[in-house]
Amino acid sequence: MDDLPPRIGIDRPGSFSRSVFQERHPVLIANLLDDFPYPPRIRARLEALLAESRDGAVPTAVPPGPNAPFWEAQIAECAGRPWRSLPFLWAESYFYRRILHATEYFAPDSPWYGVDLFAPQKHAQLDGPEILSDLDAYTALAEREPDERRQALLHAALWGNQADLGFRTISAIAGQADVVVDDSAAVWDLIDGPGEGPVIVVADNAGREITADLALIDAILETATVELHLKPHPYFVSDATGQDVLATLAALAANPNKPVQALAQRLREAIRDERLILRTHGFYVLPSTYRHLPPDLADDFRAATLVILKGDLNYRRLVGDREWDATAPFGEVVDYFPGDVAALRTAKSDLAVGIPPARLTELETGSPDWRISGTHAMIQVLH
Ligand SMILES: O=P(O)(O)OC[C@H]1O[C@](O)(CO)[C@@H](O)[C@@H]1O
Repeated sequence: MDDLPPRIGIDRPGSFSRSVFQERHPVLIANLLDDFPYPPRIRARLEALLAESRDGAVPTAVPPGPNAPFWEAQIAECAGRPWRSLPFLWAESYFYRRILHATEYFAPDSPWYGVDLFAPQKHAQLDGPEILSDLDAYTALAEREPDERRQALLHAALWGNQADLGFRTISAIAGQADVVVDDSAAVWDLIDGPGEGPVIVVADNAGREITADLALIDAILETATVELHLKPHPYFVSDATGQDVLATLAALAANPNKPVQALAQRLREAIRDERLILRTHGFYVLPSTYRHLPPDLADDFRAATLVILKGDLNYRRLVGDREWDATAPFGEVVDYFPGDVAALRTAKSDLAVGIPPARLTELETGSPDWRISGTHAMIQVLH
């Protein structure tokens, strides 16, 4: 598909994307100021960043850190532009890069160097009652038939995406209303098919989501090897890093349920034997879409049995964060992707594709906020 619709921006009053900057980010910054005893210089930078991102323009300084050439080129293009004129995806990704700069995450001489600014929020979820009840439910799954069990694990990984902490800065989650498109059968056909490469799971959030993802990965490991792709550093509040996976494995090992302890043990062994490989890539923390994959990642995706992209942000990067007609066929929109790909996401931003027209009418009339409420989910597959 060559003719792409316009990018979603953050300039339209009343739009969801604008509310992320005007309503969510102030809460996000307030949470950080609450969680850490930051000295005045860091507090001042965070407050200045918030004000700048709501009403100001992009400065000429390039925020330090990895992917420097990418950001140098981007800033050269965008410096001086008002934030409100920026594409949503770019502006959010740049905002997180600037938060890391403000909190000295990349400053080797600072005591704040490498401190995960979102760790208190992630740990609160990992130690919270919801994960314990998820893991009780996991334990009960042992009683089910194998096919029913793995389908339940796929859906748990899908709905795990509701638990994104950026989303929770403002919205309480109303519940799990509906899987709007469910190509689960195609997911399992590909995993069980003749493909010889690994199944690549591109992770999204830590906490409940990565816990459910790891349980799904354990089921996939029965027939395939797996690569779990993680963020190289904190991003979009709760995105999972290697440290988060290790913390989750420790929480699983400490769970009172024997099947959960056994799950932790199997996963640790799979990592040791490299049947489960943990990887990261600088691309995952950039505002680029999957249309502009770096060649090494494109080669890996091409060779994979299936690439499973988790979450709303990965969906935006796969489809393109644009004003798509929601009935545009998923397969046509993402036909550029180098391999077989499945998107598992709860809808938490304006875009959607691949919705049958009658279903779309039903959703727009019956649940007008279905695109952003996190209560509607989709499993869509290109193969
Ligand atoms: O954790 P997920 O599912 O990628 O969702 C992150 C979501 O956060 C938002 O950026 C808003 O903060 C959504 O628009 C976005 O897609």
